[in-house]
Amino acid sequence: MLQSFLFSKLNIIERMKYAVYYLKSEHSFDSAHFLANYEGKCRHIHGHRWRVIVEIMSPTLNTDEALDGMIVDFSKLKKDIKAEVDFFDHALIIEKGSLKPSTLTALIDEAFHVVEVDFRPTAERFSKYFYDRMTLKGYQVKSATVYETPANAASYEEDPHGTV
Ligand SMILES: Nc1nc2c(c(=O)[nH]1)N=C([C@H](O)[C@H](O)COP(=O)(O)OP(=O)(O)OP(=O)(O)O)CN2
Ligand SMILES: [Zn+2]
Repeated sequence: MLQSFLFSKLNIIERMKYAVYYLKSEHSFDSAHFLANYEGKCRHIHGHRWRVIVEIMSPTLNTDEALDGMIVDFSKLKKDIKAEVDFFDHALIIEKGSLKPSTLTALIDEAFHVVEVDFRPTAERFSKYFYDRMTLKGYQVKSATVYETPANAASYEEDPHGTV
């Protein structure tokens, strides 16, 4: 009797060790890009409505009055994602070094909103980019997912199997 009671208590404690809460929010941005050296239509400048979904996690919840029972207020998480995403809104995203300097200068001279990135602007690279940005903001990020089209998405996670 006592043995089975202790066993069930230990079982609960063991399960709680791995218990974690998740929170997810998203924001979208519209921008143009192209994939340099791509063999196909994506080598041309084209646009997407990029959808960015960030999932954060925490083993505990706040206990302060206003935030009681929350990892973080959804409105804060949403605002923080929006701030990152808005940087690219209505921009022409260009991988550094992928255009002739004279072309880049001409675009900038036209006062277009040009954003240069030091990675190939694929959904995969953007998922890591947003994962890193949200981590820098202090979130414990589980994953970042970027939809390039309604049917195509990439996600980035670190240690998805919990080996670290
Ligand atoms: N693994 C990846 N593959 C591709 C990426 C990417 O980010 N990761 N990106 C592209 C292009 O940017 C392109 O916009 C995607 O085009 P496509 O798959 O053709 O999507 P559409 O829905 O526009 O396709 P339709 O055939 O026009 O319906 C390519 N690959
Ligand atoms: Zn594209």
